[in-house]
Amino acid sequence: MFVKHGLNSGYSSLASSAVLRRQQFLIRSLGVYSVSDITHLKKRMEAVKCSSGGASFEADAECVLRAITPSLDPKRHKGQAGKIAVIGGCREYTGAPYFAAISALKIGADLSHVFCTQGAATVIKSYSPELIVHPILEESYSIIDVDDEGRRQISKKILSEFDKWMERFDCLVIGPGLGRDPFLLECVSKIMTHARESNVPMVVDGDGLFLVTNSIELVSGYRLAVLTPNVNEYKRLVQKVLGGDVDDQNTHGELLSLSKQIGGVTILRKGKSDLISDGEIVQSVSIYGSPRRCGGQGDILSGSVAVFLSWARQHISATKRESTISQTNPTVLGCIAGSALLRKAAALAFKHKKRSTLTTDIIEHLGQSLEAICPAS
Ligand SMILES: NC(=O)C1=CN([C@@H]2O[C@H](COP(=O)(O)OP(=O)(O)OC[C@H]3O[C@@H](n4cnc5c(N)ncnc54)[C@H](O)[C@@H]3O)[C@@H](O)[C@H]2O)[C@@H](O)CC1
Ligand SMILES: Nc1ncnc2c1ncn2[C@@H]1O[C@H](COP(=O)(O)OP(=O)(O)OP(=O)(O)O)[C@@H](O)[C@H]1O
Ligand SMILES: [Mg+2]
Repeated sequence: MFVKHGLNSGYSSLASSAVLRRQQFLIRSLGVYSVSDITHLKKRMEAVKCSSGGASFEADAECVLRAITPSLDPKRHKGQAGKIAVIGGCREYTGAPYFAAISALKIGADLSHVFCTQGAATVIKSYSPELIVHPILEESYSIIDVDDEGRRQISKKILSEFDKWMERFDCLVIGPGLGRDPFLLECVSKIMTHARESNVPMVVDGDGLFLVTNSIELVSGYRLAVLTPNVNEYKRLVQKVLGGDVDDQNTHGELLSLSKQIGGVTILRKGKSDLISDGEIVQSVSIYGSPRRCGGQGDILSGSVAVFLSWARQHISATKRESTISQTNPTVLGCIAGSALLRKAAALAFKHKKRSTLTTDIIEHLGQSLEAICPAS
């Protein structure tokens, strides 16, 4: 099924009937909900559809992008367009945190930090002088001779180093290229707990999802958290939280249940269409992207969602929830915008590079893709 969308696009009768069938299917799959729940659900969905009309769960992503992207006002100072921190980068992975952090800057954030291990820091710095890199994390292999008390001191030091910066950030991205070392993950759990206590939003991806799947209390009930699972990460999350296998016959209902079960955390399930739910609504982004599945596209997405989520929160507080868009959960708006922009950039990169399209090519098209929707001047 191909669903047309966009501010000015109409819906063909074929698309409308398919969309209606999908809506009826969701309502059937929500058998446990009352009539008032469903009315509320429909109203929330209307809010994201913006002015394009039509009964669809396909988000009007261009409308969301236009609404939340801030203008380049000369009165604004450095930092107001967003300060993002990526927590990731270890012995194996240096590309993933770089992709997430540089994507945030390419979209328009003012500052992008990376918190990683010492070894990864030198490499990440050499990719780009634009990133602010903090070599604070430690993996077990680097503290092999340290006793329990020594490890406690190291963990305390890592936390206090991070705390010095934490409240400056508009959003954290936890997990791209983090690795799965137990000592490192224990320190990151503490960082997440502190960030949550200070109400700092977080996007959890990659190995951050491995951590969260095994310690769901880290995000459970935290409405400023976004999880961005790929196919494997989603499967593990469903098995752990819902206690069964992924049900491909009930994708929307399952995503709603999963998000509800984790206390309304927003989940962006990546795939052929990206599906987004905060436990109340389900939105999809199906804009055509690229057939290339090179590694790193999810990292672009996590960095992008962090920026758009921050902009959505600014938009909502500036408009005092008066517009339809500003009545929507900012985490959902951030996911819609991030997903749509990544897909547009991937399509442009593929047009030029075809089979040799790589993540760095997609990053180079983020600016052009946003410019086509929200011109800088
Ligand atoms: N250039 C880089 O530094 C990149 C690093 N990445 C990082 O790599 C780490 C792991 O991410 P992945 O997306 O690879 O993690 P996944 O858990 O999706 O996959 C890990 C590997 O195991 C395989 N696998 C996992 N579950 C499986 C299953 N049930 N059956 C069969 N095979 C299975 C996958 O095919 C994959 O090759 C993350 O920290 C991520 O951020 C990726 O973001 C890609 C780019
Ligand atoms: N089958 C597909 N068809 C079209 N687009 C897809 C498909 N699968 C994923 N995507 C797009 O690619 C983006 C990244 O998803 P992917 O599943 O590759 O993430 P990932 O495995 O976490 O990536 P990474 O390699 O960065 O860890 C998604 O947001 C989605 O828009
Ligand atoms: Mg990933």
